[in-house]
Amino acid sequence: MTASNVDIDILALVKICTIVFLGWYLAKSFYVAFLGPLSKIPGRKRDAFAIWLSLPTILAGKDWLKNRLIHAEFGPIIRTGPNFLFVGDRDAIKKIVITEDFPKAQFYKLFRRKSDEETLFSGTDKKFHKLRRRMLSPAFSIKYLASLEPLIKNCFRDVIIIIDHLINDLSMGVNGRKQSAIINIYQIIHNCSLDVIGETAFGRKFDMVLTNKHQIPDEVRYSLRRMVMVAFLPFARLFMRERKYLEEFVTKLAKTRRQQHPDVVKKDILQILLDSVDDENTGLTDYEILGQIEEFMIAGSDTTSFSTSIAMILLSRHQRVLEKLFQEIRAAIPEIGPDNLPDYALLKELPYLNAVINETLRLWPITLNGLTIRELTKDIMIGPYHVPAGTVVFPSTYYLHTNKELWGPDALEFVPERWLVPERIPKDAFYPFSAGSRNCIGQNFALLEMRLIIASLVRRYEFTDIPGQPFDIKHFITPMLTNHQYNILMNLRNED
Ligand code: HEM
Repeated sequence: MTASNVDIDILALVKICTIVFLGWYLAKSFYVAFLGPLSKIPGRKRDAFAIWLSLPTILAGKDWLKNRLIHAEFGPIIRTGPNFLFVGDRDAIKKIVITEDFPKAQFYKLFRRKSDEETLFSGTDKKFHKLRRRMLSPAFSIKYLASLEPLIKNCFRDVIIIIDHLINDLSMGVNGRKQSAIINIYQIIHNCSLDVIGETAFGRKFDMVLTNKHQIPDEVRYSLRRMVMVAFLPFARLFMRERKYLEEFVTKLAKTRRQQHPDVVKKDILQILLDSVDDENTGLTDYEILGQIEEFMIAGSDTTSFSTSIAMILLSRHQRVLEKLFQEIRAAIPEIGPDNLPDYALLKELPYLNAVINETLRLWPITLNGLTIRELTKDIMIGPYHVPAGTVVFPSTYYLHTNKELWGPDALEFVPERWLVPERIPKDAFYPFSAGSRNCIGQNFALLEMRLIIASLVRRYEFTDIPGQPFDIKHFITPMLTNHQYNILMNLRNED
C-alpha cells in the first residue's frame, strides 16, 4: 500500500466518523426534543433541540427577556432547553424549592475557585451545605447585624458627602437655591455596596464611592470570569492565569487578625469566619475563608445595589409614591446628615418604606432569569406534566411575581400600597430571597443596607427623573444596567 493510499483511508475514516457522530447527535437531539419525556411541555422547539442555539441571547445577557416572551406565549411551565424547564406555577415552585427541597444543579460548580472546593452558595452536596450554613449563620444573625450597622453607616456617609459636594459645586440657582446635580445613582449605589462588603467582609472599606477604583473588586471580578471560563473551556486556564493577589491579601489579613487581642478585634463578618468551627472544632482554612468572602462580595454587592438603585429609579419616576414615602420618613426622622444617619431599629418599622422595597423586589427580583436552579433527584409531577429525575428546573420568580391571577390586574404596575393590605398579598407567591434551605443568608443584611440608603436619600434630597435615557438590563449571574448608568436630578430638600 502506498503512502497516499493510507492518507486517503484516514481521510475517509475521519469523514465516516464525523458523519456517524453528526447523525447520532442529530438523531439524539431530535429524539430528546420531539419524542423524549419532556416533549409534551410547551416552548420553542429550537430551544428543546439544542441549548447552543440560545447561546447568542445567553451571551448577550438577554435570555431573561426571551424567557419572558416564551412564558407570555405558552404559560407558566415552559421548556427552555433539552433538559431545562422554567416553572412559574405557584404550587410547583413550592414543591421544588421548599417541600422536596431538591439540591442545587451542578451548574453552580462554575462558581468555585477549584471544582471540588464547595462554598455556601456553590455547594451542591446537601450535607456540606447544612454544615457550612450552620457555621456561617452567626455572621448574619439579627443580633450580629447590630454590630455591623455602624460599619455600613460608615460607608454610606461617603455617599452623602459626595452628593452634597456635587450639589454644592454648582452655582447658586434662581431664588438662592442650589441647582440640581445630575447624579449617576446606579454607579454611586453600586460603589457603596462594594464598600459595605469591603468594610464588613474584607476587613476594610474599598473607598469605591470616593475614588471609583480598588484592586480587590477588580480581582474578584477577574476571578469570577476565570472560574466561569475555565469551567466551560478548560484550556482557558492557559491564557487566564490564576492570580495570587487575593490569596496573599487574605492570608496576610487572617494572620494579622489572629494575632490581635480579642478586646480590639473588629466585629465583622471576617471575624466570624475566622472564629467559626464545625462540629469537630475545626475552623476554616485561609483558602476557604477567601472562597467565602469572595462569594459574599459576588452574592452581596451586585444584588443589593441593583435592588436599591431600581427602587430609587422607580421612586424618581413615581413622584406620588416618593412624596408619600418622604412624608413617612420625615415624621420619623426629624434630621439627617452624614454624622446623623437613621437607626435600623427605627427604619424597619416604617410600613411604607418596607412596602416600597417589597414592591421593587416583586417587580425587579434579582432572579429575573429564575432562582435557585434545582436538579430533580426523582420523578415528579409539575402541573399536568410528568417530569423525570435529572431535569434541571428554574423556578420562574418573575412570572410568579407578576401573575395577574394572583396579584390582580395591576400586577405589572408599581403600587407599594398593595403591601399595606395583607389580604392583597397572595400566599407563596413572593420569593425575592429564594426560599427553603437555600434561601439568601444575607437577607437581613441586604434589607438593613437598602432601608438605610433609601430612607436617607429620600429624607435628604429631592429626586427628578430624566426621561428618555436608556433603561436596558442585561442578566448574567445577577441583573445589571447595561451601561452601568442611570442619571437622576438631585437637589437638597428645602426644609422651609
Ligand atoms: C437585595 C439583595 C439580595 C437579594 C435580592 C438576594 C437574593 C438571593 C437569592 C434569590 C438567593 C438564592 C440564589 C440561588 O441559590 O441561586 C441568594 C442566596 C445567597 N445570598 Fe443573597 N441576596 C441579596 C443580598 C445578599 C447579601 C448582602 C449577601 C451577603 C453579604 C448575600 C449572600 C447570599 C449567599 C451566601 C447565598 C447562598 C445561600 C445558600 O445557598 O445557603 N445575599 N440571595
